Amino acid sequence: MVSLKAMLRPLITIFSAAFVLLGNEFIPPALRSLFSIVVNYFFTPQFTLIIEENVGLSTNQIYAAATTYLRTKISYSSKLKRIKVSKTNRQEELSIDIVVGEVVMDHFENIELKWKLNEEKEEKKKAKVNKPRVYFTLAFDKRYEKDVLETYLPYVITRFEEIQKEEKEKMRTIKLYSRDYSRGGPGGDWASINLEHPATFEKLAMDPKQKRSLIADLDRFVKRKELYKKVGKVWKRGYLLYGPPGTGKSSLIAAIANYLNFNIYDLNLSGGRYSDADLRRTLLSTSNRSILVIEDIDCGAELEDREKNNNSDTIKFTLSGLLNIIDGLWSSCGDERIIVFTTNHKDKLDPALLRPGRMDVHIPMLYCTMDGFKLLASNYLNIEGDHQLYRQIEGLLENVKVTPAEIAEELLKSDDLDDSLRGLVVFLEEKKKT
Ligand SMILES: Nc1ncnc2c1ncn2[C@@H]1O[C@H](COP(=O)(O)OP(=O)(O)OP(=O)(O)O)[C@@H](O)[C@H]1O
Repeated sequence: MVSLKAMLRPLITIFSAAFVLLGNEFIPPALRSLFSIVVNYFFTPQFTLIIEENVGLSTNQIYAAATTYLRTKISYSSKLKRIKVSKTNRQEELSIDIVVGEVVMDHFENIELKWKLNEEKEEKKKAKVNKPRVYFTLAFDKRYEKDVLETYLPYVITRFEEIQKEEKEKMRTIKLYSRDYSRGGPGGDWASINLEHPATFEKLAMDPKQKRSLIADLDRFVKRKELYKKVGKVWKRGYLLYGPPGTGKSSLIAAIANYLNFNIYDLNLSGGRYSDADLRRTLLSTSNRSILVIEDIDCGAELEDREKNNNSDTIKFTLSGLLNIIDGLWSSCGDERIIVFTTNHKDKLDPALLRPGRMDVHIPMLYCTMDGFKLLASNYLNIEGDHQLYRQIEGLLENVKVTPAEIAEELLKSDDLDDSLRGLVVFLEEKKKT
């Protein structure tokens, strides 16, 4: 919508030209001063903010917010000559975006704001990827400078957060990111796929008390933005999952991601092709509302050994060094972050990792109990209540260390419920002998 002020501007320009032509001596002083007030009102100097895409290595939050916010300002009736349009097979609606060179007008209270996306092709001699610099300009009357900085931009960021939440709710697509070594060297960016893991807390066989307490802990964590801010703590939470292979550590991470609708960043340290600087860059490019997973950290000892090996110029950190990097980065730019470590051998861990405040919650993932088995039987065989073989299975589970993964495997071996359970009994009896 064009404001009254914008409509009257050409008229004032014509009057100004007429005044200049007539000369000051023909115009009464009172009319002159009235006219100068009017001119000032209509032609206050414009002020322009430059909003770059990145701040050093980090993404500029205002830029990201503007990109999303302006989508809501592009209406089909606007005067834009070009817009970007896209749709993935998971989206129900088209998504539209502003393109370089186009101007989007916005109105906030009585301020008229002019957004423009600009591109500056810059020779980046050192960089491997020659990506043009892209930035927004935001122009408005100079006298609104304070309002724009203190009220309008925070409003754009708040709207951005709301829109992001709404969009995530709509799409419910959770991404699983792994580091992509093919892009930009070993510290490279993340490559993602959609996480289609069906794990949920309901389907997970684990100690019911532990499960309830974890869910309550997650609920508390996501609600506590203000509290973390008030006490001056970084809004992050660390979980250590430990237990033998096949007890559901990966499934639990997927269940947490599905429950919170957080993306997962899987940082595989065992590849070992990164330096301190690479890691910093990689970690900086993870987003808020995400889970950083570092699996099998008992290989930390190996990392420490490699640190001592001066022949290697790529490995320059220890696990506790890595945690310091994470703490440092997240304290400056991270919000609503979860970090999950998994290990098969808690006893082998560097004590620095276990000290209070580092991993907030330690979660044991244990061999299968009768309760866990009943849940698996209900998931896999739809058995609700009791079965004649349950007493025998219970007796065996008390004496045999078997993982939920092994039980799940047995339960899948036949379509017939009784056959499956009989097969499981044989399997447990065999295991008991060994
Ligand atoms: N506690 C559990 N509840 C339900 N299913 C489970 C559980 N543990 C394992 N499973 C089943 O076994 C499969 C393998 O488990 P998962 O990969 O989560 O174990 P893990 O502890 O992460 O193993 P690893 O340490 O080898 O990575 C899962 O896909 C799931 O089908």
